[in-house]
Amino acid sequence: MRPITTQTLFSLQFSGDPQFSPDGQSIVYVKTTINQEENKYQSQICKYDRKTGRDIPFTQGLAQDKLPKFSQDGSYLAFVSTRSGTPQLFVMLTDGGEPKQLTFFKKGVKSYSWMPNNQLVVAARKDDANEKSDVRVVNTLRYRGNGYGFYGDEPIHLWLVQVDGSGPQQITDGNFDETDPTVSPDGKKIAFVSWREENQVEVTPSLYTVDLDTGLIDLTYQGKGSVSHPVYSPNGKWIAFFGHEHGEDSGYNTELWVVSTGSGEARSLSRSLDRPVGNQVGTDARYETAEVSPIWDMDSQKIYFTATHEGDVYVYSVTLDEKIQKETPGDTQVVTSFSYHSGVIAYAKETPASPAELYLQQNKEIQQITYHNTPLFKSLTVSVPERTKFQARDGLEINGWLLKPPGFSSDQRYPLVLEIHGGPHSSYGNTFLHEFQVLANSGYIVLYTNPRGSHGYGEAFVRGSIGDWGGKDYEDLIDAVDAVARLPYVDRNNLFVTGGSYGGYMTNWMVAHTHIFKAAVTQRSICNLHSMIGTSDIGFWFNVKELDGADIWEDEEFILSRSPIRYANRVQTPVKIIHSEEDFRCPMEQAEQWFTALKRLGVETELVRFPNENHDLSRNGQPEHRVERLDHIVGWFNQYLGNKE
Ligand SMILES: CSCC[C@H](NC=O)C(=O)N[C@@H](C)C(=O)O
Repeated sequence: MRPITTQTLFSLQFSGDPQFSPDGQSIVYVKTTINQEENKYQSQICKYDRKTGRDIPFTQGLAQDKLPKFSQDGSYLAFVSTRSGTPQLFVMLTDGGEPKQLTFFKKGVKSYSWMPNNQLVVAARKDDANEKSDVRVVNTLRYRGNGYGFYGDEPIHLWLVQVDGSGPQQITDGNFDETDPTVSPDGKKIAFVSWREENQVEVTPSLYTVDLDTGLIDLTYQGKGSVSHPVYSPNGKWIAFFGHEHGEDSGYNTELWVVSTGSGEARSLSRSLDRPVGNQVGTDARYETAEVSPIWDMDSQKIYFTATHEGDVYVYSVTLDEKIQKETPGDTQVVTSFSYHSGVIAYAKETPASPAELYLQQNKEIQQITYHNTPLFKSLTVSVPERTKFQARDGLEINGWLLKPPGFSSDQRYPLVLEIHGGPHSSYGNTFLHEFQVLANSGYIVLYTNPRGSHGYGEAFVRGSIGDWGGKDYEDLIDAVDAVARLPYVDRNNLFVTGGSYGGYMTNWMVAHTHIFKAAVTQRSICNLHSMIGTSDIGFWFNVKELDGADIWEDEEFILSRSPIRYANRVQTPVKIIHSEEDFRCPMEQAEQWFTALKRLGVETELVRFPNENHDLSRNGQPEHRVERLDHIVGWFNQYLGNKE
């Protein structure tokens, strides 16, 4: 058996986005591997035949092929591929042949949907006509996005393209983005999400419908918060979508909604679940290729969707009369994507001991159908986490996990690393986490918890950090460390801490408020909530929401009082700062401020800058950079391990 190391990353495989063929006999899915020589990810579409069990690659090459979707008659498979540079729409016959490129948008395709007559509707940004100069003239607050870069002047619109390659024909227009098209069963209408308000601080999308005969666009549902992933019911009477009514805010449960295409009446079907739809469990061992939309049963009475519950993600179903049922059994799983066909669910499932593999579930029987990681994992010392619960000082129950080194013995004492997730409205859960396994395999116990502010424990819990960053969320984490440090096998003189994004903010906050940690690594972090308002791609709305409306001109003192930079002169813990130079979410200037402050104050610190990387370095950065990042984390802790009591 071999330990899991930073280099293990190169051998991991990620499967997801299963799609049934219309006859239900085959399933296509996306498999992503890492090409170490090229230092790149490669995604190909594979096809699993349910009768023969044969699993074969369907597309070839070194590019990223993703978002496969069968045409309604099953004769074509469309997918988005980077094989010609930017992500463009391709189509191929399902019985084989060469893929044909259907779109040539300079900035690529965002989303698409099949029409009944073998046409497709595509959401793509119009080519920028004014690219005469490389100077950027900016007139809106939303002019850049982490991981995308600068949006340019042209918004995203809908276009019709034909399988023979003709088109694209533009079908919506205006100075706002329009995405997520869904086609009515008769092919006459397309519903889509649109941001028809320009240049506002807080924008809330709505659902619109375009009539393809007349070109007229109607408002179908006036959004009051978030609206995404609309899907027509097979009988055309409803559109299901994900949304909430709380403005632009990630600190609420997004729910499954339906709107009647006749009366316009809209309601949430999943409110009683009190859980957010979709997968809110983070990991560094997933290569996301698709977001799952709601899936209707053929009778138009039931909808399938995923939701996050206490660190697990299950498939659920809900009827139009709001009866909710958990569909995937077991309690240790993170379903990242799924497809449904006549009573059978095909799903990609991560567990604490493996990145995602595909499963089929029929009549409560489960069959694993891919084993891409199995040979590797049979030769590795994988540690399986134990679920734990803690009581915060105000009595609230906090969930967490302890990951012990392989070969753990309770007679020994182990150093401990506290890992803090970002968001703050995301969560840790029952998935495979490469960084944590590397630490456990290096001899550390890893403690990770879901403090208040995390998703998956109800809306009251997720709102528990609003207006209180560095308050009760901090206490929840410290109370968990206190409890674990009392265990006989934990070396309380060797406690370490790390986290990314909001987890980096909290790491900075911690070293400024306690001296219990031997060393810290702060990643993609925030130290100044005041300057972040103007420099992050989301700062102008996110920071104000997270601090419960606090804004620069009225509440400057409060904002600074919740910023670690104010307390930098209390830091004694050695801090390594890891940051990506193209991070538009928690901009590089945050790391620079923290580094400069700690250096000036004589604290042991080191700044590690990753060029050509953004906020997602740990998840989809260049593979070699990801390995280097992990080496920096483990190396920093090892450097301080054991010495200086
Ligand atoms: C600290 S400000 C922005 C934090 C960011 N939240 C939303 O984008 C965040 O914490 N993201 C998490 C999910 C991360 O990057 O791990």
